[in-house]
Amino acid sequence: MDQRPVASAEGGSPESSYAREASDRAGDPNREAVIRVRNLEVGFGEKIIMKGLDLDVYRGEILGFVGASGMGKSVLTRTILGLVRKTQGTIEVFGEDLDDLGPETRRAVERRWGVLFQQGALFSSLTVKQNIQVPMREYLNMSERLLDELAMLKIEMVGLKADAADKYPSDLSGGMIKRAALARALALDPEIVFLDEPTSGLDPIGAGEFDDLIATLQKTLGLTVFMVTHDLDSLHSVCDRIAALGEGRIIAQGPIEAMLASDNAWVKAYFHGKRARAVMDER
Ligand SMILES: Nc1ncnc2c1ncn2[C@@H]1O[C@H](COP(=O)(O)OP(=O)(O)OP(=O)(O)O)[C@@H](O)[C@H]1O
Repeated sequence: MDQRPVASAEGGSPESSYAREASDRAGDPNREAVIRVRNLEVGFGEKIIMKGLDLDVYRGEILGFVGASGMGKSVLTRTILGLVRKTQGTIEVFGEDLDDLGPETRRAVERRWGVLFQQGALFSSLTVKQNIQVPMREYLNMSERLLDELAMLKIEMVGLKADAADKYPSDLSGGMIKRAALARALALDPEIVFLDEPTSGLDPIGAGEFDDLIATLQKTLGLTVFMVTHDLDSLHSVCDRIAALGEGRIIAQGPIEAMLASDNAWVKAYFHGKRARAVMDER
């Protein structure tokens, strides 16, 4: 059973204060939608994965995106990123309809987001420092010295030791790979970070530490985080809002309280199932 040690709320554990601040942010009426998806349809051949899907992601929030396996969470993420073609609907990022953008403006929008793919997706033939420098080399024109300094800054930011810089992915633990991949996602100081199952494969303590890191970075950098996850601990501890995907559309969304109150059968089973109850009992 994937349960994590939870610090006492007394004296303000990091998790309890994140959750409190998260629920404050979720209630802000002036929030700006940095991602706005409307009437989205995506399919592969005859197979429709989503249809009529609407979703807003607000600036500065951590949105947890859940749904049964194979429902299309990764497909939605990849469609927003422009890696999967939609058949209908609109996707606006930073107020720009992605369909209306020419290559240059599209590149300018892409510079403002970072992505942590499942399993990290680091280049195995490059060191951690070189991996982090890949997007920097693509988008920035700066000296080797500055590139090195920036990469070391990102390494420090994600809690890796300086000596991780010259290591190859095969020399890293699962937790270090996630941190290195996060450092690469942060390479260009993005405003939005997409995280695809960031805590999968980590042990409960490592997963808790990674959640803390995401929450801290969100707060210090003012990031907007779109996080696909199955991790109930992450959903409870760091997410401002949660959106659940089912039957090709969003079947429930809102803060954790809204998910707990949802009448939808899948949402109910997910948030009130045996695993969910164990997480809540811990809290
Ligand atoms: N390139 C593709 N061609 C055809 N079908 C695809 C393609 N990519 C994804 N699919 C299908 O789309 C559906 C949704 O897949 P997706 O990976 O988005 O699910 P998911 O909700 O992220 O699942 P999990 O939680 O297991 O990661 C699946 O049925 C998958 O087989």
